[in-house]
Amino acid sequence: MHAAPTPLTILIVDDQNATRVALTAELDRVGHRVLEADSAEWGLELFRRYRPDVVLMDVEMPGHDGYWTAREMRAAEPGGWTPIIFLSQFKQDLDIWKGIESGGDDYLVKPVSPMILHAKLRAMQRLAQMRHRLVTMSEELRAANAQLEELSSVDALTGLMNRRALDARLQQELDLARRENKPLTLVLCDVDHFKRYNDAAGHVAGDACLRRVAQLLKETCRRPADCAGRYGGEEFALILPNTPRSGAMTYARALMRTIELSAIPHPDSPTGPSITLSGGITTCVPDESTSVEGLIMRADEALYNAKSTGRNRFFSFEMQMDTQEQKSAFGTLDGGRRP
Ligand SMILES: Nc1nc2c(ncn2[C@@H]2O[C@H](COP(=O)(O)OP(=O)(O)OP(=O)(O)O)[C@@H](O)[C@H]2O)c(=O)[nH]1
Repeated sequence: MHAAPTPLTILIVDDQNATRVALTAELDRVGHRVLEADSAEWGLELFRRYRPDVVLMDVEMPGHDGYWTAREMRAAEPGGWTPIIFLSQFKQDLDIWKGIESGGDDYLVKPVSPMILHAKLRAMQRLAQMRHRLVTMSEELRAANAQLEELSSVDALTGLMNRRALDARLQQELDLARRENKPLTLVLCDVDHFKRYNDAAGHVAGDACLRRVAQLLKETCRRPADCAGRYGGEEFALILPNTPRSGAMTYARALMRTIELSAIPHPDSPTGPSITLSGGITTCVPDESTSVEGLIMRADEALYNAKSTGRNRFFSFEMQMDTQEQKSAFGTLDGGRRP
């Protein structure tokens, strides 16, 4: 008889004293550590307390049976897996099926043959080791992916700059504009009623829609210094260096026109049959007190204003203009007295 390669902690749950004594003697002999329980409840308690490597479990016990205990053990180790081998007097197909269904991994018929017992323990140990390697590998993979994502500057869905890169770029442009005393514009825009889009067309179509919007935003960045990025979810940002209020408004008009002409169908928008955007614009010649956070906050407040006043429009606090001028000069654009 070969001993198991490494000593295991094995929990035996069996109300029959004779079975426990025989199994314990055999397992002790080859160096395993044995925990014994004479009832389902005590077995469950020892399982929770000591987290054994393997459980040998009687099927028939007074009170709760082995199937119940196995289900409780599985529930007590979410994400974990302790091999459970059932012990039974009978070897009916139904018994085996019930055992596996309730979370068991194998079946041994009593009286247990020592040779088969050790063989099964080794098999279970091998499985447990493989599973452990797999769990470790997938954790390492998850950590590596998170790190890659962190290091990356590209949004995986749209290919635009991601938020991290946008923040860095905005800081650079802010510093430059401050040094050169030039205006800087930040636009935050958001697809209108995008939840309804997802709900009606599904997430895959929603993703495709975001990719299309991203492409259009990229195309509107004609000047080399302009850049578009995905700020998060269905929100995009545009950084327009050396762009004064009037230029920002012209840009927003062109963007709205591009979106309108592209006529990307929206399956369930109260605004119209096609995708629309709302945007918040902020423009300033930065001084010492201007910060990236401040700019984003201001553009976000302007975006909120555009949303709450009907959507499908761009708004800028700096360009507050009366409604008349807005209507005559810029169609649906809100704000925009030329400086
Ligand atoms: N398909 C898809 N959906 C996304 C993604 N990121 C965010 N969303 C969805 O965008 C929706 C945004 O919903 P809300 O914030 O309620 O905004 P909204 O429905 O566009 O409404 P308004 O902005 O007020 O016009 C949510 O349903 C998000 O699940 C993405 O990467 N892909």
